[in-house]
Amino acid sequence: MTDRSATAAQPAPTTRTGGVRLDRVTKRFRSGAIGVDDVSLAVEPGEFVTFLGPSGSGKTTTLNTIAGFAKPSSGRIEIAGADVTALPPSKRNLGVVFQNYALFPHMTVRENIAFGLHGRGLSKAEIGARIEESLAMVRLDGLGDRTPKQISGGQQQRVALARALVYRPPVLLMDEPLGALDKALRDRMQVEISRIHREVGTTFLFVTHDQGEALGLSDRIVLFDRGRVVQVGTPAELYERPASLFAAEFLGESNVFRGELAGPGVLRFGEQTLRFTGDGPGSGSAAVVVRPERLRLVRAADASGGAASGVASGAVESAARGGAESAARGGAGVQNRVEARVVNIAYFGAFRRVTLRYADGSSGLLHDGVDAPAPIALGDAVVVGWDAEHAVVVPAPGPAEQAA
Ligand SMILES: Nc1ncnc2c1ncn2[C@@H]1O[C@H](COP(=O)(O)OP(=O)(O)OP(=O)(O)O)[C@@H](O)[C@H]1O
Repeated sequence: MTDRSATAAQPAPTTRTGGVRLDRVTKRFRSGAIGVDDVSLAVEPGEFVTFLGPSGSGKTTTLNTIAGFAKPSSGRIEIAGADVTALPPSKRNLGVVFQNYALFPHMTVRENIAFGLHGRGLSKAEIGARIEESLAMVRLDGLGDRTPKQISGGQQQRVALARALVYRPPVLLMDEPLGALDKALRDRMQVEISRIHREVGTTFLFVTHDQGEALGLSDRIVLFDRGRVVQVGTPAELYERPASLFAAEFLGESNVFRGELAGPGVLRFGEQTLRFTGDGPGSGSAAVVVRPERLRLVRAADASGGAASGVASGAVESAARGGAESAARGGAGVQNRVEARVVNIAYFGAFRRVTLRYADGSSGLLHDGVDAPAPIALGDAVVVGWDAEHAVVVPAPGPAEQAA
């Protein structure tokens, strides 16, 4: 993931290019399938916006309607203030980078980048200057005379980026551009793409199904599900305040406590009362969502003690009485406490990833510090806790509503 904070002090680019506006765009294919379902969206000039969602959720089709590769069945698309809905791709003046970036193998890097510049009324000197500028932008100066075969996969992706940026398009569209690269290279390219975005000031629209990429790169994320936009927000907004169970479960990992709302900020989970802050559904079935790093181990209890039955009963106090109280890890003040059974522990270097089973049979996760005073073991009955401000409530149909 990129570290945007490390570069926050850098000056913003002087010019920010065109915004993009989608107004009730729907794309229905001839087969009857709906690729995009009534999507409205406003992307600010110079923004880095990521389309995120599972396979088939409509990310690429939405990008294709912006590029002009797919004609919307209804709705309107504006780029830099102009209605482009009826324009062919070539008239939209957009930069496009795909996962399969298809460089011409027999041409040099420089020729690949120059290819689309010819016939645009630019002088030879101007073309030369633009190519060198683009090569420098993607940090490939010195490699302009090589052919694609003579450079690495990551460098080829940079050439594709340079080729798209050399036009100085107001908007750059990227569809899974890092999908073909290995993890280490993807991480490095994310940092590069962030830097380039800051330097050029171009609006970037980026498609990915990789939540890490979306969180690390974007000013805002547009989350898609079944052709619809289900949430738009900054990475922190989507991660900290998911608006639905789908958003919570697609972006990051969660502990999900399903129950019934019992007044403002209160959810009944089995026999327990869980508190949360912020808005949510007023009544009915709902779920409290807590991220693994917000969950604290309040009490590690000996597995051989009575805590094991306490998990099944759902009464926190029984765990405290029955099990040997072996550790309190700063959870003394937490407002919410729930019993759990440790069903798996995986060492992740910076933390241990502890899989928990709750009284209702659902699973959850806790990140336990590697230097925690009393390590917990597989099979332990424990009590975990969290503060109300770290819990989000989302609508979650109960069994009766699901069956209906
Ligand atoms: N040319 C097409 N003809 C018919 N249906 C299509 C066509 N292209 C896409 N679809 C359908 O539209 C829906 C959205 O597809 P789309 O490719 O936009 O999803 P996506 O989120 O980009 O998925 P992925 O991450 O797998 O690329 C899917 O149900 C898909 O099957």
